[in-house]
Amino acid sequence: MTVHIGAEIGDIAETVLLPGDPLRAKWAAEKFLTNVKEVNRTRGMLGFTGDWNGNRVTFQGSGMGMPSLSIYVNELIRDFGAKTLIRIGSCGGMQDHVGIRDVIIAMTASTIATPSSTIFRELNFAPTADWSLLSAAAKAAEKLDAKTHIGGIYSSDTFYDERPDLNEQMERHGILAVEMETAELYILAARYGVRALSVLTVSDHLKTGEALPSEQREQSFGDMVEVALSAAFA
Ligand SMILES: O=P(O)(O)O[C@H]1O[C@H](CO)[C@@H](O)[C@H]1O
Ligand SMILES: O=c1cc[nH]c(=O)[nH]1
Repeated sequence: MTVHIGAEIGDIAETVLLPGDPLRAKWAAEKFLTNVKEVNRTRGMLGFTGDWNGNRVTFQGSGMGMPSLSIYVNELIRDFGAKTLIRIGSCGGMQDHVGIRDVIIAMTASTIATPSSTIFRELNFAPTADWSLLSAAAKAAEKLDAKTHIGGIYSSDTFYDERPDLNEQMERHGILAVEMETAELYILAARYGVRALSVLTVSDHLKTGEALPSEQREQSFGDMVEVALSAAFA
């Protein structure tokens, strides 16, 4: 048990899937796992452990933004022994060829800053996905026939953005989508020598203004979860 996760040691699997939304953790656990046990409700940040195809998995909400994710990921790795961490999140499309509900597999994540920026000082560290997870996720997405894009994303500290000029530069440089957690997830995984990946679903589009309602962001992103589970146990 830690300050933010009420689970007993041993209640959390070595493989943890991390939606920002704790209710997406509940939905995914009910839809994909058997023998499900609720392992956390501290602060309402729900966590569930169960079995997927004979493999033990935890779905743990990580909240919105890098500071929140950093708390959960630090405790999951340092206190509960998590070894594979895959974010399953929503994101905003930034390219014309990226559509609503498309799956994004994040090779790397650009940022202005993360909670780790102070330790890197002048270094622009490049947060990078684990290759074994990335390549397995690419294969799983192909098998599922999910419309998928693999490349760089942007991890922002804001949802209500005030820098259209910056978005323009990112679009110009091929950034696929924006979300709010991946860069710090990849940095923490590198620091602790564990595997991390982000598999995302496009819920909004910055250029068209399209946006899915919150219930669909919570309960309808099944392809992304299947890709993440298949990659974790490939
Ligand atoms: O749907 P989740 O996983 O929370 O991810 C995205 O949605 C939230 C903003 O609405 C941010 O956390 C962003 O990264
Ligand atoms: O962080 C996010 C998530 C979804 N859509 C956005 O525009 N930003």
